[in-house]
Amino acid sequence: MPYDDQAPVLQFCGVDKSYPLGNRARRRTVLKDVSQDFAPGRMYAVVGPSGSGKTTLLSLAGGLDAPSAGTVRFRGRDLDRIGLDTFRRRHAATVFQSFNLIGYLTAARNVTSAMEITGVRRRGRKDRADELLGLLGIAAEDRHRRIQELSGGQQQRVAIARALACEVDILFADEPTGNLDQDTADDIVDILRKVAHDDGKCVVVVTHSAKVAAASDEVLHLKRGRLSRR
Ligand SMILES: Nc1ncnc2c1ncn2[C@@H]1O[C@H](COP(=O)(O)OP(=O)(O)OP(=O)(O)O)[C@@H](O)[C@H]1O
Repeated sequence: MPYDDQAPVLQFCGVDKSYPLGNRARRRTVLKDVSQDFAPGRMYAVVGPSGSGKTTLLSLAGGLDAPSAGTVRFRGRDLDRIGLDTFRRRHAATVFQSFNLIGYLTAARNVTSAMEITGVRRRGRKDRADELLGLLGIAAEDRHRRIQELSGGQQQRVAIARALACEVDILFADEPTGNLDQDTADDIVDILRKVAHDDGKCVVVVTHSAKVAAASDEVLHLKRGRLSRR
């Protein structure tokens, strides 16, 4: 079945997620009957108390795990049918709180290696990495320094450049401003908004920050496994 360009870029349809409790047959239900459409060109914030299932939701949306019931769809196709690996490689990128960069490689090399892994842009990878890092405010002299020599804010910018280099439709970010000072956090939020509004990507951010939520186009609240727009 081909992708349906009219369908939401991402869609949760009656999704439940439960985890086994210890070695018993009982399970803990974390998400209950979650249904939500996500559109391109918009930034969504997922908020809720600790343990409410935000990261779980992100891992299902990003194809890192599968629902216990219901479906997650990309442009009308069930992720299960697309294959979680294929979905992750071609359509979605996640920026983790820990950045998940390779510390001993340079900023530029982290970006080009993502392009190699996902198979995008056989030509001009170095130029594209340079361009993206420049757009994200990494100075020319810092682009060839190792990640471990860069500040937390710089690393977060490189992590976003790395995700954008994969040329995917959806960008997920788990607490993207969690470890940053307020000015740097504000810059990162501006960048994510631009990625949604100027580049037309669907951006989904898990956050505890009221400021990040206020900067988003839509705020989704998770409470006891239920998602609401309130
Ligand atoms: N792999 C797993 N196996 C078992 N239980 C899990 C697993 N992942 C998450 N959980 C449980 O699911 C619940 C929701 O966890 P999750 O990390 O999604 O919450 P969260 O809202 O992101 O929390 P926080 O804001 O503290 O990061 C928690 O009770 C957690 O213990």
